Amino acid sequence: MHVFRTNSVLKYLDARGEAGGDFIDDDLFSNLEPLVIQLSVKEAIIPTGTASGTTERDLDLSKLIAVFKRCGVVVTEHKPSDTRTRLFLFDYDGTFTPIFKMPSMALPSPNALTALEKITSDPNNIVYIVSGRDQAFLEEHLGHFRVAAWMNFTASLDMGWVEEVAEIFRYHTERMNGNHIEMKKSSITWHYRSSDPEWGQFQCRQCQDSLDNNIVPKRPIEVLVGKKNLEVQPITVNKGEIVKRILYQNPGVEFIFCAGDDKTDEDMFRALLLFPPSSTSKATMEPPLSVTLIDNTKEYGDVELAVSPEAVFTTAVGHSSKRTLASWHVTTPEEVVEHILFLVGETPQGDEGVIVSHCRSP
Ligand SMILES: O=P(O)(O)OC[C@H]1O[C@H](O[C@H]2O[C@H](CO)[C@@H](O)[C@H](O)[C@H]2O)[C@H](O)[C@@H](O)[C@@H]1O
Repeated sequence: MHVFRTNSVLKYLDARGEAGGDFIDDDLFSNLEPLVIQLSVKEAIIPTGTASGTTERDLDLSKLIAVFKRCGVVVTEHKPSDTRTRLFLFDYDGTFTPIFKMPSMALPSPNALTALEKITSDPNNIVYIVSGRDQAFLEEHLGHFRVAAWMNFTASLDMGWVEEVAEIFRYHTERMNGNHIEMKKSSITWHYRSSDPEWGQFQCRQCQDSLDNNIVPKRPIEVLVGKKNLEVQPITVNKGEIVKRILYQNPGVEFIFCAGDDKTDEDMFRALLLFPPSSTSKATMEPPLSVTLIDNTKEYGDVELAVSPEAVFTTAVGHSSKRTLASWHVTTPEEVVEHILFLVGETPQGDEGVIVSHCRSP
């Protein structure tokens, strides 16, 4: 018998690894004992700990183990020593931290830092923060973690359009209060969160029209409408292209978790629609633009991906009514962090809440 515990529900598989069933039990596992006797269980295999050590969850599991031992069942603890490579792709603002009035206030919480520290310390995890933020900000607050190396997509690109865009942004900045321009290494963002909402929205539309009519047709850039901001960036810095590049360079990953809250994150979710509906087969990937455009001195071929459809977890952060290409959803950034902590066997500090994910698609 293989036993799994999810909150108060116990699931078990039979000796051949086929589903036996599940049932609700209390903290003392009172319903387990009669079941063990009825099924004449000889051995129980229980997943405990994480690959790197024991967890608080194990203390609770000790009660479960005691029940089995009382019934004369041999207990085998199974630590996840698997060497599967996992890919984690996190957006930052609105996903890893809540949205704040000023960008400088959106700092990672202690739980978020613990989650990132744990997840990056496992050499089988490849972790990327795929963010519209500037490298300097991310480096200051997250740079000490073993996140995958910075990728500068702008080194070989023409960034001559930045001043033309800044001029249009400045025109609108001067027409209202409570707004500012954020200059970044690979993009430029105009924020109007603290402006009058209606006037801000109006200026935003005007500004977008101006960019679309005067600059977009002649430059390799795109205009992104964000949360109370307008952002302009080179086409190849698109988050979907970045995810394709990461995947193309890491075709052996067998698990993918990707979370985001904004429109730009939908490009990541789209890039991870790797399989035709109801396909169970492996996917093949052509070399993406973000690989061929950045280094066109080499020949690139297709790669076969190791990941299977059920191991791709795209997760939208926000209200459940939100339109998204993600397969899963959580409501707040805190839940994203709790999920990561749960995956590494940690309990969030200052919150005893139950973790719930909602699957959007069948
Ligand atoms: O790709 P992301 O990590 O989601 O970054 C997108 C933009 O996030 C930041 O702006 C947003 O968050 C701010 C802090 O909560 C908020 O004040 C602002 O209104 C939001 O638009 C960041 O400042 C931008 O540079 C990013 O492009």
